[in-house]
Amino acid sequence: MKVLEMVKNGESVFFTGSAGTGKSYLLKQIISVLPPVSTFPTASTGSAACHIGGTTLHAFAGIGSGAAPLDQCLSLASRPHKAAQWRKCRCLIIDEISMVDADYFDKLDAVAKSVRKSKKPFGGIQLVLCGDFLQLPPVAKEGEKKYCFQAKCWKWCVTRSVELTEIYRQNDKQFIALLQNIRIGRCPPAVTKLLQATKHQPIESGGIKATRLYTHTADVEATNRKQLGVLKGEVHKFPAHDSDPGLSSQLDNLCPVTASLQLKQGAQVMLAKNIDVSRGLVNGARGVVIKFDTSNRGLPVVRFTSGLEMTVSPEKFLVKMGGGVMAVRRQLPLRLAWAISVHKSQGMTLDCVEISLGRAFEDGQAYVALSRARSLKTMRVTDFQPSCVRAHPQVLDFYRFLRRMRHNYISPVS
Ligand SMILES: Nc1ncnc2c1ncn2[C@@H]1O[C@H](COP(=O)(O)OP(=O)(O)OP(=O)(O)O)[C@@H](O)[C@H]1O
Repeated sequence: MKVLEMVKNGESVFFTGSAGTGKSYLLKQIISVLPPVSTFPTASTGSAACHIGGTTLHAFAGIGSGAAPLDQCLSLASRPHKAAQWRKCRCLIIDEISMVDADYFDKLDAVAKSVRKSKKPFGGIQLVLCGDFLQLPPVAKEGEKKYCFQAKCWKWCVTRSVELTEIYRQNDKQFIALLQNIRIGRCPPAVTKLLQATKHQPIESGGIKATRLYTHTADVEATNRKQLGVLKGEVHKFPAHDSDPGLSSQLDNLCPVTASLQLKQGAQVMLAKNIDVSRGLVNGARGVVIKFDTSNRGLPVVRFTSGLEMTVSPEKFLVKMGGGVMAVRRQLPLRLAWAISVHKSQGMTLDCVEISLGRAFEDGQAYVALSRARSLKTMRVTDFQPSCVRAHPQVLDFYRFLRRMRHNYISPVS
């Protein structure tokens, strides 16, 4: 049985798979067939949530960070508008589940049971959980991080676990095999050699410079600001139009585009939304601003890696909840692309990427960074050392356990 049918049959499903196996693609299909009024698409991060037209799991749950004692979480979730939402929800979708903390997930289970007055797992809400635990982990509070599958309620809440096995992002077999090694924390000498050989590889063309992937956010902001400053020429400012200015700070958190975008001719940019998949205009597609169209509101004209030149117009970024639109930001679907953080890149496909892993500090971070590239020929790793490749032993155990439970483990699926 395919995942979509399992979901239609009301099962609570966790589906996983390597980077690029189409988890997000499948999730969007699932969302499109479920009744919008009672389906709540959420994700652990704002940009992943916006990508599926939902909100963050934290915004849905209404229990703050979840760090407060359970009693306080229960009273927060019992506020009328939050309780109404919990009661209305029949299917809760959580994307990027790898970044959801186990204790937080257990609290959500307790809150759902209490608000919905039901002893069933998650108060009877169907769960659709999606993600790869070998990618980015939850942010650790004090001490050891606890993955969502380590939550006490996980085994009661998740009735089916499915792995997607076909990789769509890359088609080079050697690169796929390399990534599969990195994913499980292995870095044999042949892998090190292949990655180190990319160090001086020319990947730039048509004025499009490589996007540098950093492990630390501060480096990203500094690099983009500095590089824009270095460009000669006039600054063109593009303010966003928000449906409700009172929600602008929430939109800043949830949308992949900023309230104010500054561009110059020569600015390195990337798309922040799928515009036209058939023409390669997808989230993460790289380009350079070649001019501003004076006959068309001064909008930027971007040349993409494919050679396509296009005037980029504002798009709507919707943040939805329970079928209703909560807020809308109208903004150019562009962001500066000299640099981006590994964290923000999770879920993206990047055309031309330079990766710095010298300061990688997280399990799965090197895998997320490297697996954004389409091929070894379109990436450059500047400072690769095998020590940056890490997979958490408990995650590896969890995946071994899933594989042993063959009856619950279906593969391949689409
Ligand atoms: N069934 C499919 N047929 C054709 N192309 C697909 C299919 N599924 C995914 N793709 C394409 O493969 C690429 C990767 O897909 P997607 O982002 O959904 O993978 P993912 O598993 O969510 O990756 P990640 O774990 O890195 O977020 C995208 O360009 C997507 O359009």
